Amino acid sequence: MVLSNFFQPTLDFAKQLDKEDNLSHFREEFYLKPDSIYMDGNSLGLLSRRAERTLLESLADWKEHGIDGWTQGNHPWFTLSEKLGELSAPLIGASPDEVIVTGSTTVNLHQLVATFYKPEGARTKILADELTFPSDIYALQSQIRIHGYDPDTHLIRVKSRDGRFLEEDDIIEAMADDIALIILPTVLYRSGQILDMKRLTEEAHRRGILIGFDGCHSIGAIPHSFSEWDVDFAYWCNYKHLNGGPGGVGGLFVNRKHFGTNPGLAGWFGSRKDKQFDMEHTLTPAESAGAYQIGTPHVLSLAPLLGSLEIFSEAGIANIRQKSLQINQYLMNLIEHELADYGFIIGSPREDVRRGGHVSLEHEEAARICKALKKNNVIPDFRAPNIIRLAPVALYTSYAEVWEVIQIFKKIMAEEQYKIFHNEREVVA
Ligand SMILES: Cc1ncc(COP(=O)(O)O)c(C=O)c1O
Ligand SMILES: Nc1c(O)cccc1C(=O)C[C@H](N)C(=O)O
Repeated sequence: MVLSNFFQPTLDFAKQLDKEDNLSHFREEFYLKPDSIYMDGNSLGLLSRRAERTLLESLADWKEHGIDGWTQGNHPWFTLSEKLGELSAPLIGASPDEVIVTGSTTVNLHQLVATFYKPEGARTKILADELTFPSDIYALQSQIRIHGYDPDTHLIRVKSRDGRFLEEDDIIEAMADDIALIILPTVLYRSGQILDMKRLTEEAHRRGILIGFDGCHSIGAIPHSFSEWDVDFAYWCNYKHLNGGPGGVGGLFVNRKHFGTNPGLAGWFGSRKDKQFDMEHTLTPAESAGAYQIGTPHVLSLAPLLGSLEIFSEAGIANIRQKSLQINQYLMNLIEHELADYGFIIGSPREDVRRGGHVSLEHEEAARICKALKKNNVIPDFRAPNIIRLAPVALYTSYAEVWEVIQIFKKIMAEEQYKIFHNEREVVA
């Protein structure tokens, strides 16, 4: 159905969309609270029964096998990062050996920059953007310092024209002769804009520059073709759209053409599996993305992802994307129809190809509107100074819930319920 042609702002219409939703049965797999509506899966995805099961199975392996859990049991720990890499590979469009589940977003970024940032001659700078998540910027600044350069001169941040979006043309224009490496988000964490990764990679390579992407806000929400686009590397977390659990282990992709590049930050889990326990003082790195692991994986934070990725493999990322686009479009239609009088601005791209898995809503009272939503059992998140992010998640959000969220919004605005709160952010969201 093309929603823009058929949209109706009624609960009946929402229920009809739920009936037509061929992913709706996955909703039962998640722990949803009956009295609240969760719209924050873009920040922390919910627990599924399958993720819980694989975590409990891993605990049982520990109980049963002790040290032998590394090689025996339900999910042997020694190869779990590789196995999860294999299961994640279809989500990012890579071969299984190009992906490893290890570290965390920020740690993996450090690893990849330590590996691939090789300032030489006039090429000494890193190109990023001014809308990027702060942790990435801190990591890049520190890596630049380690190389003896000043981040003020060596970290170039492409400017946004409007504070919401980045123009690919502006990024390409900034790909100058002194840039050694480019780090960009796949999807911007505030506006949800998708960058044209294929085009940016082509343009970077045309100029002899390596390029890597932060996939935190896209993995599990949109399909990727990292191998086909020839992206050099990428890194992400598994706790947002992939529902791997708070602080869950992250992931990284290294294009196979770079296999054999020595890890910038080496550790024994980067060894070839058959050599690791030889305990030699000369590292023999794995001939795969596994080479970029550092130390012992956090097994109990890997385990839930096994169950979660099973769900993604059954649902299929193309189907997930299709529903995600439709339900986000539905949300935006409702916002325009029902909230037109209340001064909201949709701060996400309207075109499907440029929008990820969430919608960003701007309002000068956003912080306290968010608090009023929570008081009404709707869970969004707030990003200063004026953004409410709403993520209807393909696997567990219903159209009827989205309809209800907007009715609650409308009531909060009409009754000015938000005015009893301070317009300041909470600690986290
Ligand atoms: C785009 C992006 N990059 C980096 C991070 C940092 O991730 P972590 O704290 O897991 O290293 C986050 C989330 O916190 C993020 O959304
Ligand atoms: N990583 C987080 C954390 O450790 C605590 C609270 C929230 C987060 C997040 O992931 C925030 C998220 N990356 C964002 O887009 O704002």
